Amino acid sequence: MYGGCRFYIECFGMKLLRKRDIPEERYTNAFLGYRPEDSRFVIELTYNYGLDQYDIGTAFGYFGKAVEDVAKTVELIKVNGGKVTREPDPVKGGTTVIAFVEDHGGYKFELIERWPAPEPLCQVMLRVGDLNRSIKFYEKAFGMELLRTRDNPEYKINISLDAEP
Ligand SMILES: C[C@@H](O)C(=O)SC[C@H](NC(=O)CC[C@H](N)C(=O)O)C(=O)NCC(=O)O
Ligand SMILES: [Zn+2]
Repeated sequence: MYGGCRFYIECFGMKLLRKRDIPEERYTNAFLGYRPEDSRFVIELTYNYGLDQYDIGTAFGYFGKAVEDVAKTVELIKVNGGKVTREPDPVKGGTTVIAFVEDHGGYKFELIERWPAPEPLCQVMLRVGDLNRSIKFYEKAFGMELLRTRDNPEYKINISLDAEP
């Protein structure tokens, strides 16, 4: 468990906010973030006793993490045993410098060079089969607002961004 936490602490500058061990249910979880979880997005890592491998699947895209210097963070990731799957460079079709990295469990993070960032852990990318149906769901069920869409026909993608109003 601590190995997983160490990556987030050393590479992303997060704090271990709390850990809870539930032996009768055979799991431990750890909450990591930048500020108390009652006001900010946190990552909840769950360790199920004896399980050290998971299939993340292809629908989960990645977490977006705003950083001041993508290249510097990539070096930290390499030093701390993380994996870099796409070196720092402007995003294809755009100008924002991004990189893609993975933690030890294979969870993917897009490092986005955007600073200052009041909420460094800033977005999550989910692949969906029906964009309009999903936009409607997040608007109606979660009260989110469609901020913008980005159509990249040359890359055959359409991205939409929702957020709390
Ligand atoms: C807008 C910015 O936050 C982005 O993240 S776009 C990044 C871009 N995304 C895609 O290409 C999505 C489609 C892809 N087939 C998928 O399912 O992930 C991306 O990953 N660009 C690659 C690059 O090297 O720039
Ligand atoms: Zn993205």
